[in-house]
Amino acid sequence: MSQITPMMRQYLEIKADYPDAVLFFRLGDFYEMFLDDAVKASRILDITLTSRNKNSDGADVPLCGIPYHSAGPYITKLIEAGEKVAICEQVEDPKSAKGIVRREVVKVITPGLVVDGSSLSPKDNNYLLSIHNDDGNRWGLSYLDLSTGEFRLTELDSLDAVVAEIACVGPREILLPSFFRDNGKMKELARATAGLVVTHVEDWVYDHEYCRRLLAGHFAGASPSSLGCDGLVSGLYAVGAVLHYLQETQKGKAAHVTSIKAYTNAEHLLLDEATRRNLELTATLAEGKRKGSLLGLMDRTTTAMGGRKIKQWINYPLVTNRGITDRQDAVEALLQDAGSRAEIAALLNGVYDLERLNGRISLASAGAKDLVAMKDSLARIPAIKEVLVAFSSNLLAGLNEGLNPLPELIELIERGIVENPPFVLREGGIIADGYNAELDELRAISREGKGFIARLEAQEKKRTGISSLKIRYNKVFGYYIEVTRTNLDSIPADYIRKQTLANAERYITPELKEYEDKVLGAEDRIRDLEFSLFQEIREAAAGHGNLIARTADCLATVDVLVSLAELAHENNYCRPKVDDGTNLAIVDGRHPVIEALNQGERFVPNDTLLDNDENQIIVITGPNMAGKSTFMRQVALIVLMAHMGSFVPATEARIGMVDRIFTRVGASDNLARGQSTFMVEMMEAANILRNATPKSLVILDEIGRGTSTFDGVSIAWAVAEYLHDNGEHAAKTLFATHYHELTELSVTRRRIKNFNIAVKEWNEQIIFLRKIVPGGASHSYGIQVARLAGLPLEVIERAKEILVNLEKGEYAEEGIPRIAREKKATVPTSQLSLFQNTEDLLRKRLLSIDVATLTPLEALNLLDELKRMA
Ligand SMILES: Nc1ncnc2c1ncn2[C@@H]1O[C@H](COP(=O)(O)OP(=O)(O)OP(=O)(O)O)[C@@H](O)[C@H]1O
Repeated sequence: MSQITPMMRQYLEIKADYPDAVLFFRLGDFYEMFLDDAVKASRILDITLTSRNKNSDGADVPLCGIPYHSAGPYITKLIEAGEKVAICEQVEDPKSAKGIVRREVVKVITPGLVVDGSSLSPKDNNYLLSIHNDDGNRWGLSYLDLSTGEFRLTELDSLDAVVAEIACVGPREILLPSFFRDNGKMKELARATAGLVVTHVEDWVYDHEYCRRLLAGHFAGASPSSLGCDGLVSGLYAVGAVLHYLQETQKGKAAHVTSIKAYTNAEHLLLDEATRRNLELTATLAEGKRKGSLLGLMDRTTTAMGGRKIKQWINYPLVTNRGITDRQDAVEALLQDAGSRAEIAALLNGVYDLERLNGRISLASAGAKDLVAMKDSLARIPAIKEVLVAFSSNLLAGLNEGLNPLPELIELIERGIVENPPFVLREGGIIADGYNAELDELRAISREGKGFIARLEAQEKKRTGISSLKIRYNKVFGYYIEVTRTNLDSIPADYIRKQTLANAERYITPELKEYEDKVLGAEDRIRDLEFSLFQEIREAAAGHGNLIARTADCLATVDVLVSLAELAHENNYCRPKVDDGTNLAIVDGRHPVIEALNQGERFVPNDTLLDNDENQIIVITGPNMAGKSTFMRQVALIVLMAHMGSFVPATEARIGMVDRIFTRVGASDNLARGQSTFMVEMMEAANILRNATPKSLVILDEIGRGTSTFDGVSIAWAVAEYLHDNGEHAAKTLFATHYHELTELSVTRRRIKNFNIAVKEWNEQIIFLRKIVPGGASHSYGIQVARLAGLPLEVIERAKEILVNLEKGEYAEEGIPRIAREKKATVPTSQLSLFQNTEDLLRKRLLSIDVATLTPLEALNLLDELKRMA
């Protein structure tokens, strides 16, 4: 049996409670990691792995460590690698400890509960999300951004909705009940949780009474009904798990999490995961970047809070006329007043991230610089209010009311903290002179003591006649007098020798030590006093947490509204008329992102009319590259922007409220998730047919393309019919296709109309006109587009040949499939043989015809074919 040291025993005991976190074990000035933690951390942090305490059985204890005062960047690195870090401190003074110093984990930092600015992206929230489900259809879902205090909760009625909501929230870490591992739910959620840090919560936590108690405990006695969570079961469990996890990791109260907002799906325009991705709302499809997405275009906000808020507006568009109109009124007012817009933006430029400052203050992790940043930000508010007061818009007036400059807090910080405090909190230099009488006195003693030492040095030089005599200070001896060896003869008798160096001797005197005690004692006391005064000020600031949160939220909203006005101004957008009707009518609509990219081609605007009557389904045909996808996406984006309260890229728009936007666009390869392109396409289509309503907008781009032509046409046809015929699912639909057969749908289905995107043919080339016009397209021009793309000319020529063959009908002849027939093979060796051959072929072809079944159109085509053969 190996000998375990008492320290190692303590380590192992603590570690047992935090099996899934890297334990930072405080030893003096270091955090040490041992065993598996050390192996893992040394790899991630790129620090040296050593070993110690070779046990009696010879086993190594792997070990690595980092200095405690520079732990921040190391923690960030571990969190970014998806690890959790448990910080274990010495919780008693080593000097007074009997035996081994007591140690405790004081906090666990997890990817979903980060509050430190350096590991957070300013314009993105950092969410921890929690899900609960009993075997029924109710799913509880709750999420928290600990850094800002935002806490939300909903209940959903299907797995589809849960997956969509996870995609919308985009959490960093997800809490799931342990029993999900056994009941198959883990598997069902695998797609939605891929890439997230998954933390399993013990099953006993999901107990009604326990969760109610947690809720009441956190929100000071509040009941579920006073928090708007009445009647929720799974929802309450989801919230309970978050609060439980918060308690386990933070070890204290997160007082800035002052409320929880319950919401339902009916409050927002819904976008499923595929739609969100396909429409490139917050990230581009190809690279997942913000730049190039709708968010990248729309975000002109100045503050990080505004940046996060506009992302939320895109993710949760409104569906109430009132809410949308209020935002529009505010944007319009700001649009008309460029001066105020510029003034607000300039003022916001000096506002720091109040939400996150507030979070750090409440969690007692804010430094003195954070408090100064808070004060400087609040100091901007009176001027912002002065600009806002001139506006009569409801929303702006309400926001103005919500902005509180908190003068007493500004005054406290200004009086208490120096203008440019240091980062470190325990070395003094934080509290301003005049704030605290005791501190001022100690500082005077310290200053005086230092002055005394300077005077003493001069006096001793004079007394001994040693001009090189110096009074110095180090941590081991405190103050001492240093005399070089050449002057040893002049040392007075009262000097007490302390240390001998190669060239000098060091002495102390009783007088020197007396003053040293006074100075150093004062400095120690100053450090302690400053820290406790700072804590008092920080606590006072935390006491304003509610008002700061409200003010921050209002500032963020002002920032977003100014940003929307700026966007509308720069791009010449119009204010859409949003109503409870069912029509979508857009005049001269443009694709906001492609238009702004300005790739050399002027963007050609297009009109749109969709309703639940004559124009329910628009089948759009047209050559490749004509602009079908662009057109359909632009309609979806305009509708979404209108629901956000934004102005839209059009000269006029009337938007009847939409409940959901669905898209089935392009090939989204999910091979990594084990599904074929076609399978994904059909799953997305199935989701649309299940969930679309007459108030939905559906975008179908080349549905059925992932399989054989006949299967594809058949599926596309049946989908269109279903959306047309099924009153309950009769959504307004834009349907782009290369299958020209589908244009015939309009013959039998009244609410289906054909449109195409016009092109002009010129010298075997096509010119894209980008205009959508009524009627179906006659050609695909795929080969011309392939030629534009630079396919070798011989491939182009051969493709044309095959196309001609195909257009004549696909039947085999003399053992050669018609499609593969080559001109070369049919080149005659002589006129005669050609003649005979052609006659044979003509005869054969004629004999193969069943005249009785031919339609007039087929007869005409056949005649044309026979003529060509001849
Ligand atoms: N209205 C427009 N004005 C200017 N340029 C446009 C317009 N519409 C589309 N474009 C340009 O044409 C390119 C091709 O458009 P899009 O991808 O929409 O074509 P498509 O018809 O869907 O093609 P395919 O059938 O091959 O998928 C776009 O990337 C864009 O740059």
